[in-house]
Amino acid sequence: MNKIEAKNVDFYYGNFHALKNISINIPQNEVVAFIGPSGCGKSTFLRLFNRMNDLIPGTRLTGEINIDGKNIYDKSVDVDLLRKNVGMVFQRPNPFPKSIFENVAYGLRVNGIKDKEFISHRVETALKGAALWEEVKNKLKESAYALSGGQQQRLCIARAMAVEPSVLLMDEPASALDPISTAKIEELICELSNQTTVIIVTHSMQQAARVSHKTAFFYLGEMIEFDSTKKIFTHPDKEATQNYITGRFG
Ligand SMILES: Nc1ncnc2c1ncn2[C@@H]1O[C@H](COP(=O)(O)OP(=O)(O)OP(=O)(O)O)[C@@H](O)[C@H]1O
Repeated sequence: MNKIEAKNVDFYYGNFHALKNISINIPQNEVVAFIGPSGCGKSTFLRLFNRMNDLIPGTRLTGEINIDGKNIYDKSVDVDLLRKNVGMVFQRPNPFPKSIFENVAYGLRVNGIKDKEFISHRVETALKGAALWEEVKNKLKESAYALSGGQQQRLCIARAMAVEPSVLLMDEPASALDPISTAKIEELICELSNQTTVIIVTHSMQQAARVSHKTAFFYLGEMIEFDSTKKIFTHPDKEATQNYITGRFG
């Protein structure tokens, strides 16, 4: 079953045509990587799935994006609910100026949940899921800022996962991290796909190859090719993809 279906999507920043006629079907519980040279539209496309680009004035979208068969740009859609269902992790860890516990509990509280036991249990589960529990279980009341960059990013993943989104968008989530933290995040991404559909933008082809089931290659606002990660990295159909993965440009 397709979790996400984009149909003939065009996107504009003012007069600039940033995404050109993109259609893609993303199956449930798969990890999909978006790769391509800088400025080709990967992040722009990613941000359409939780309507983050709505916040940028002068932008325009045509086409359709369906999640669970419903057009998320339909007038009837509650954008707050959409963002609860479609979580996001950014390039730089961005914990709130709160304790470790409160960072993870935040989304639950915003959703009106008050049951302390429920919240504690969910925070623990999310921190375990983000492979951070053992490192923080004795200092949950300490500031999130006291954590290392890699721990902060895993905290942000726990924060996103605490409200049990069915889609998780990750925009270069490991680009600011050291190799050990990166390896932990990659391991996590593979595990997350048991519970959620993950889309990850990455500049690292090795990372795309390690974590994703499918890969989409973007170039100059177009999606050139979308296929199983193995095929994209071994015998892609398009010459542009071949040139990119062999390092001839980008
Ligand atoms: N807020 C904005 N206003 C105007 N143009 C923008 C805006 N954000 C992105 N763009 C333009 O849209 C194009 C696609 O940008 P986008 O950030 O989606 O590319 P990307 O492939 O994710 O790049 P990178 O790999 O460098 O992050 C670029 O030409 C960029 O300059």
